[in-house]
Amino acid sequence: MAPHLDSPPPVGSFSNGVQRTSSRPDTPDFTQGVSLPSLSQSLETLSMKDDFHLKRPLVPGVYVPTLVFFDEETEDLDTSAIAHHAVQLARAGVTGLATQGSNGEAVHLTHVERQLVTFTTRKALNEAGFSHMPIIVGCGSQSTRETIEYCREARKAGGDYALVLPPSYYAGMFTPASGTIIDYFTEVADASPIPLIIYNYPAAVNGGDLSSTVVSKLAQHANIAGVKLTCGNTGKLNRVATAARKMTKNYDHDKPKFLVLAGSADFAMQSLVAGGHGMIAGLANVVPKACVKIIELYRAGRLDEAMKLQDLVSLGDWAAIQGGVVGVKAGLQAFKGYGGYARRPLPRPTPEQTKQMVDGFKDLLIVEQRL
Ligand SMILES: N[C@@H](CC=O)C(=O)O
Repeated sequence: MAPHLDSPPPVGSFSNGVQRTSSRPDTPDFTQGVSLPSLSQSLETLSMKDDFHLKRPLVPGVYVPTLVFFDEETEDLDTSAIAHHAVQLARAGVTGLATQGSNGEAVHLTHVERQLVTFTTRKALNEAGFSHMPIIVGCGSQSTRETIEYCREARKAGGDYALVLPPSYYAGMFTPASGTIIDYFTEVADASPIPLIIYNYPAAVNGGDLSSTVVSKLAQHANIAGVKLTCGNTGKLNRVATAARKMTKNYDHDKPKFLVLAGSADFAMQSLVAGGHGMIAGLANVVPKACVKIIELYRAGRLDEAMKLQDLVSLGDWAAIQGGVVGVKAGLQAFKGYGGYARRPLPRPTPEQTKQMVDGFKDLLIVEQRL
């Protein structure tokens, strides 16, 4: 569905006309018959298929931490919208998807629901011809034991990589000398059936900010494949990228052993200059092509154009950062006709907030539509 750029819908109207459980006209119903009760059988079927075991390398590019969608009244998962969104993003040219990132409301989902979201995404991608596309799955939890459990469940559901936040609840008891965070990531990486991506997002974990020293040390683990730096610290990103480069013989920037990703679109180009490989960025839910284009322009040496686009992306990302998942959903709903609401207790946006999102994204959406 084309964005309604010339006439944004009336403020507050986005709750109307949301398609929930039926498939979109341009997206086959990939999830037919998949529901929570039938999930375990579906997982068996999926794991018996060869393509589930294909290796999907983590290559430079744009990864989208996908939104998760719910029925507006019941708050049950809307698997049709989840499948539709995944396929739309794949068709827009992104490199991979990440379920249960911060935009995927992982903390609002049960273990089984998380598997259903990842399974639905895998199935939709496979059936739309994107079986090569990797899926990263948010797996961080408060205990080492549960994090490993999430990694195993992610693998079963079709996930290729596990995005792992450091634990935060008892963070006050960690000390640099105890090595707790290093131990945590090492133990999870040792046990996980899929490689880890370290997730450094201080705002989400009680202010805990992993240093370049810690990330560079963890990068040497054979089952740790990358880092998402949402901290926005490009000095740190540069140090980590340099360390990762130095630890690899015959380093190939297109096939790095350790992927260093910007965690927000507002410093995408800055991170490329600093030696990064791309981004995992929530804004790409709304403007995937613009995010991809920044990397293409940068790689082609068209730096002025890349910077101009980055200027717009940074402004749009400011709206996304301020609105969080509630705002990004409101933006998607306003411009693409689906998105709906986050699960309670997150609030529904006020008409003013919706207008703020629409205004914040508008210029960027005009560019997105032209790409
Ligand atoms: N701003 C971030 C939030 C979480 O990492 C993003 O774009 O994904």
